[in-house]
Amino acid sequence: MTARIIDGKAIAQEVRAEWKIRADALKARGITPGLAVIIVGEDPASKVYVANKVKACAELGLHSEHIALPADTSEAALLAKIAELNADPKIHGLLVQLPVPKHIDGDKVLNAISPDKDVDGFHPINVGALATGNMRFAPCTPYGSLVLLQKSGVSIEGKHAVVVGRSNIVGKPMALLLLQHNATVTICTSKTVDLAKYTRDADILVVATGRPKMITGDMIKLGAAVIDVGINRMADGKLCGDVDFESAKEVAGWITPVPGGVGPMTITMLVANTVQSAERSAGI
Ligand SMILES: Nc1nc2c(c(=O)[nH]1)N[C@@H](CN(C=O)c1ccc(C(=O)N[C@@H](CCC(=O)O)C(=O)O)cc1)CN2
Repeated sequence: MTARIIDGKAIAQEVRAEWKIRADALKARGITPGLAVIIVGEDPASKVYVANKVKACAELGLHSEHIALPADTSEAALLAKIAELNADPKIHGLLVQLPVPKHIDGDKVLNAISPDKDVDGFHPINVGALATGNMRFAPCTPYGSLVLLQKSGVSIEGKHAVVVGRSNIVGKPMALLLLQHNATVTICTSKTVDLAKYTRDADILVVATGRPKMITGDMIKLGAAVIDVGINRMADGKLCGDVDFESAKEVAGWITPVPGGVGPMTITMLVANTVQSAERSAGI
């Protein structure tokens, strides 16, 4: 079997077009959805992601503010900036690009963002809402992964979904989203004994471990849908995922490439969450 390649770039364009219609409808009522993105420091990858977020907003005609703060910004100054943007009516979505420098407490920062503007879905109130099935903002990477499955025609209900990785940003919310769509969900970690026993039983396998090519074809069930969330830069400068694409594509039914799979959906779902936040604030 050779897997169908899930084209994240193409699906991201399709989804953006759908959300542009909703953004245009808001603008016709005099409301322009607005996103503020704060970045602290000079991390090169983070700078690219933030620039792409601002670009995506421009593509959909959204208002955006890019706040670049120096690496030595104090925690208090960052919290003051967040408080200012929490109170700004032009801003419907607000995020701080992660990671933040070591001298800043990341949890304090995430807790300071208004849950009503938390388009990353990282605030404990929004995490709790997702866990109790009352989703307000789903974290963008797992939300994008879910939409990739849906748009690719992969059925989720009743299927065994295995998520490898338990981060707050990807693994845990991914498991909750799949559970909400009536999958039977198993969460594995790097400590799982006989990991392949679980991955080989997965109809849907989502991998977010940060370990390059750790899932190989022999660990995958024939015909499974494989979502690779990993982005690892190798010594030769090339990117690869947490799944060994070459061996996996011979066994899987569907697979996301890296780059060009989940990554483009992350920013698309951020824009979607921002438009949805603006709709909510307008009572729609
Ligand atoms: N506040 C947040 N910080 C971070 C998040 C997040 O969702 N919110 N996620 C990641 C970074 N990220 C978005 O912020 C992100 C990562 C990767 C991509 C992407 O499009 N990847 C491309 C490859 C890009 C490359 O060449 O490096 C792909 O996979 O095709 C988009 C967004 C951590 N921080």
